[in-house]
Amino acid sequence: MTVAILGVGVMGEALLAGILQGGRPVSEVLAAEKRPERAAELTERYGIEVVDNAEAVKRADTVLLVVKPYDVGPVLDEVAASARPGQLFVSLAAGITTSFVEARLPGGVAVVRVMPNTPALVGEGMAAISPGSFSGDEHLAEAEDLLRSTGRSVRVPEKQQDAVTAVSGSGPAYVFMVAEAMIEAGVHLGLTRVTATELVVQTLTGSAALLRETGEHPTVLRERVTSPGGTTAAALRKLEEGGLRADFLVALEAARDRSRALSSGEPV
Ligand SMILES: NC(=O)C1=CN([C@@H]2O[C@H](COP(=O)(O)OP(=O)(O)OC[C@H]3O[C@@H](n4cnc5c(N)ncnc54)[C@H](OP(=O)(O)O)[C@@H]3O)[C@@H](O)[C@H]2O)C=CC1
Ligand SMILES: O=C(O)[C@@H]1CCC=N1
Repeated sequence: MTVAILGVGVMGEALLAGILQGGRPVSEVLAAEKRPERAAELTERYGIEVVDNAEAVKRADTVLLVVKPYDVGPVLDEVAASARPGQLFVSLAAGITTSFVEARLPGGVAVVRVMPNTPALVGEGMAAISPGSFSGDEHLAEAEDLLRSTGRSVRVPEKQQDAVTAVSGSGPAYVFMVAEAMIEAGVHLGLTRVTATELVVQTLTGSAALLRETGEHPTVLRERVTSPGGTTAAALRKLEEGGLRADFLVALEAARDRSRALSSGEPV
């Protein structure tokens, strides 16, 4: 069974690495990339064959679409004549609906939509999967199988994908911004940047592990850190005054709205 990845940038490479790590032989994976120097880099790094989009689709049983949302339409127009009934197309592009993809491919091609995130690069990704009009359980299972070594996945109705994109698709960027802000604050308090970075990275990693391993609600874990009249309460009060929670609501609404706009082909 051959898998083709169209667009091997940040996300495509995370998937490629995960698929190979999951034990699929490199002879069963094809890549399609625009720039010859990127193609050469991928062949050197993974031993993978890089071909053009149409050939990749011709030879593949499953096609992963990992180009930018505004490139999905042109790429589908380029490959539609090479697609055939019985194939599975898995789109990972933010905002692009299964009906958008289905409308550009021959009837009988199954389409699944996935919203992944970049921790997939280290096997800690979170992906949400939705079926299109012509895909069944076997197609969702195939997508899950491909994603298995990149982290976790859940099934959601497609109408929830814009919200998923706002929460877990873009989510790593919010966490990295918190990391940046905490490191800079530590430097402001007189720590070296190296020490501040180590403190923050391990604090985030440890807190995430605590959340996962205890299964406790974040409120309970936060309360355990917050001693009456102590340092944490003083800091949290400032974050509440700054409107952190409301900011997250507004920010995630903006991400959801942007995801919706991408599906209507709104330009960058
Ligand atoms: N990055 C993220 O955190 C996430 C991204 N996504 C989705 O994944 C998709 C890819 O995003 P990301 O990896 O960040 O973007 P990148 O720009 O890193 O990757 C896109 C890749 O597609 C290549 N490409 C562009 N046009 C074509 C073409 N016609 N044929 C073949 N390859 C082409 C690009 O090459 P070149 O550089 O030469 O243009 C690039 O290597 C997007 O749709 C995004 O919404 C989803 C969830 C998370
Ligand atoms: O910013 C974006 O549009 C993509 C989708 C989710 C994360 N990155």
